[in-house]
Amino acid sequence: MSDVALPALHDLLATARVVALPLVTRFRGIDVREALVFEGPEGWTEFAPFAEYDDIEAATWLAAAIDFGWRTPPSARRDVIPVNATVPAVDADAVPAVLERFPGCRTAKVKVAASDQTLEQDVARVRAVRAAMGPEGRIRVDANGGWNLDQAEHAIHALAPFDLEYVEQPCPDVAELAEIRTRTKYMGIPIAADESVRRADDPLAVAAAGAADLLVVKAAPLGGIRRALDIAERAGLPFVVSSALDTSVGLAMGAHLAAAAPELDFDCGLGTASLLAADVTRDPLLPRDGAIDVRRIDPDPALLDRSRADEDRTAWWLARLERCHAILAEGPGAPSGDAGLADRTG
Ligand SMILES: O=C(O)CCC(=O)c1ccccc1C(=O)O
Ligand SMILES: [Mg+2]
Repeated sequence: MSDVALPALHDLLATARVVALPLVTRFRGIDVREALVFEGPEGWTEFAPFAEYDDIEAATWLAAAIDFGWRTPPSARRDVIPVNATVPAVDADAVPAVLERFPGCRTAKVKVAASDQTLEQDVARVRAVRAAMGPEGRIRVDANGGWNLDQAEHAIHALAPFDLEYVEQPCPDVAELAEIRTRTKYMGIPIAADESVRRADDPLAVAAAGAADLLVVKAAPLGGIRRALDIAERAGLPFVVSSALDTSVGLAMGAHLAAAAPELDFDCGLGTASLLAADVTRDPLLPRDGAIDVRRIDPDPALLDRSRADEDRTAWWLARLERCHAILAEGPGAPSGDAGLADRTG
């Protein structure tokens, strides 16, 4: 943590609430999104690293949550943020119903390379998205590192006719990204790095290796808004701001990151409240006219009660919070996390 003393654990626990929010459609292998929200002097904030992430990786998400709750965000350069529709790995015939949840979005990000699906299913899904959005729509795909080099080359060829804005994390590691970028350069489709930024020991390595044309930048896994902006600036690449399937409290952190970015060249992956069947506020950060607002969210006590996680899961999250707090209390020099992609579901 930089520039603000670590709050005491009891200050975090005083307002901590654990929620379990059902998803509209299965996404990255889960049907329910769990999150811990708590209130700092600046407002409500969120700690929601995915369940399988280890404590070292999760501690960085806690640093981000504390930063957002305890420090005023950097000044906003805009008050609405254009967002993309996020299309999970659904069957092609389910695509129109997904896109309807993202009114006014001119860009769609389509999940591909899911481990239980074929390239034919990916092609059919992207074709359905192109048909729904028309020729002016922008389509990017996200493989979450699900392809090896040859699969990636084959898949990018198969998807190129649908006119891709970029391909996000086609392969798991930096060397493969560099190689696939070289192999597909003649097609003119940019390669974006996501897991190679947010789950790497060195988030700048992918840029230093010239392995990506742009970066996906997320506030929570990178340790907060300022750290994410700093990484993006030092990488010197264009970037897309995205989220991690957060509640509206967590999406507000992403919206404040996007608001502070000097340049916003791409529609942001911050429309994901539309994938939740429940949220913690009656006025969620849902896309309207293709954009979300830049504002903080105060959860509604009745909705926190309604989505309350069960006793076991609540105890699990509170214990995780305590362990991650202890890691931050040790300060910098704590051992760093796994460099690789522990799992490829992102
Ligand atoms: O960028 C978006 O459209 C939504 C966010 C998203 O895709 C995502 C959400 C949770 C975990 C991983 C990812 C990802 O970008 O890989
Ligand atoms: Mg991604």
